[in-house]
Amino acid sequence: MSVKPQVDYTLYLVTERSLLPNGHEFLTHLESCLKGGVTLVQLREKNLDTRPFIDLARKTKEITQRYNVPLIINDRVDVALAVDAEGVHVGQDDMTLAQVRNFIGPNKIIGVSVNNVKEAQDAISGGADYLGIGAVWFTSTKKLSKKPLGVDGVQAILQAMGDANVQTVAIGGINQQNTPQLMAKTSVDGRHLDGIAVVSAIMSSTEPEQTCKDFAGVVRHYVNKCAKSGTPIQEQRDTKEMIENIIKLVPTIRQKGPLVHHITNNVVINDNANATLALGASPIMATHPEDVKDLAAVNGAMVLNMGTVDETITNAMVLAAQENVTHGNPVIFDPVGAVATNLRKKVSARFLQECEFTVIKGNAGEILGLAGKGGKSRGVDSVGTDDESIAAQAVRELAKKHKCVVGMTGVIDYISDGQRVIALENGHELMASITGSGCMATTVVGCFAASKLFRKLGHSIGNHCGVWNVLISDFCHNIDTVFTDHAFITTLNIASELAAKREDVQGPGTFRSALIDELYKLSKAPETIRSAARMRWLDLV
Ligand SMILES: Cc1ncc(COP(=O)(O)OP(=O)(O)O)c(N)n1
Ligand SMILES: Cc1nc(C(=O)O)sc1CCOP(=O)(O)O
Repeated sequence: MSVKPQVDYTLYLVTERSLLPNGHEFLTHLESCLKGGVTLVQLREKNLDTRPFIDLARKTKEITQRYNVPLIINDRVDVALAVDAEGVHVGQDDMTLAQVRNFIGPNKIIGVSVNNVKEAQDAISGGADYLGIGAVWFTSTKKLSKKPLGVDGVQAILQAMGDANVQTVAIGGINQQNTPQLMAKTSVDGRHLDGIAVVSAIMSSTEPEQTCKDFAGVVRHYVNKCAKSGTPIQEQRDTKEMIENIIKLVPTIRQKGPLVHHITNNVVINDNANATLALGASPIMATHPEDVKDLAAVNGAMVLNMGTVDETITNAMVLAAQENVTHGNPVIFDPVGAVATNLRKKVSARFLQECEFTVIKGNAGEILGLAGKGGKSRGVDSVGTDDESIAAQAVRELAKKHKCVVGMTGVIDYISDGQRVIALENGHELMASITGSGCMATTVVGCFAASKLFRKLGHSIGNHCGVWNVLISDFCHNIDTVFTDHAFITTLNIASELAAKREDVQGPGTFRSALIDELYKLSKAPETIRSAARMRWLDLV
């Protein structure tokens, strides 16, 4: 009798032959994936009759066996038994775990799909070998019956499992762009995903070997980090390298022209749209809740600015945050005037409770206030702190609490991912004399974040099941892209320095126009950033 195989769950390929690129043959594609580092394969066939399914499973197993990779069969115990596959994967509506175990015996692997803590606990007590937790995000591969969990939902399931002896993979909407975020945010206190299960991003890849290498590298990076330290330690990367990344990414915004959906305040709509255009992205300033769902399907990033507090708009913003999260889009939140009035305190608390943000960016009063460090706002103007260590603690604690990147703008900008804090030192005092310069910084973060997640729609807006591709940027290997996105505020700060130096700038009015011009010029000639950028890491205890 065979023994249960040791399984490496790092990169779990779930097949879907209809997604293969033109000219790619399934078994050849599969072999490339195995060469690239797929560690587990699930044959998932929804429309194949039993005999051809068994034939295909046999051919698949011949290849997986050569690479010493276990083969799991989706749903069909009979097919698994016929080819002596290493295991079976079942969902909540399939044969029960106990029934499957009865049929295939103790030495085969059984995986179970789970979408909440109760399903996870039942699967664990029923003796599942691994859990497929999902869907993390919206996916066009399968019609989902339940709302996607988001990264926080996955993390909640992992945390509730304690030290249960079961392996876990996440599934649904996972691509190279969002894998770092998924792995980093779910690796907490020693608990982490053991791997990711991926369908379309691998099956539709024209370079499957390289794609799999990239995926596996990122997952291993986080699993190893988490194993060593409980929660992965993020290094202070060389600032020169970060500046070079900014320079490289600036032109990609114009090349890709991603949609950046803003729901922003009445005062800054026009300036925010123009700053978006100056960088080469495409602004849409829609506020109606009915627009929100359709836009989330095509959006590169969502910028939410709570400056104009109004119940309908607040509801639209909460919905927009949630919809964009289910599509895996970055959501940037600017809590304008968050602690200025009781109403704003209530509204900002609602946002933080109901939404999952990628980035929160505010001025000192807002961030200190949200972090409970006594920040105040006079109207929407900031009353901040001159104490760098207080500023740094505030961004770091808020980022840790909300599992996102937090930035505080001011004379010096402070940014944290919950561990590291970096200070950006560029900028000009005239920024404080025009309205909405902080909101413009939020827009800039949105444009950079969006440039790495650009969707080409195969069907019209509104067709959620439309065929779309995520064009993965050169930066997908950059494991802490979300953090460095925020450092892109430097671009706006440098634009402000260049604008203030111009002879035609006489004061705030001319400065405002010049700022947009200089942002536009930087987007065309980003090398200027190299000598101008000033940033430094803070060493905190
Ligand atoms: C690894 C992994 N996780 C989840 C699923 C989904 O399985 P199921 O709920 O049975 O849905 P179908 O795959 O049958 O559509 C999976 N297949 N693999
Ligand atoms: C097969 C499957 N099961 C899911 C679940 O939520 O249980 S999501 C899903 C499809 C995942 O495809 P892709 O990687 O292309 O998003």
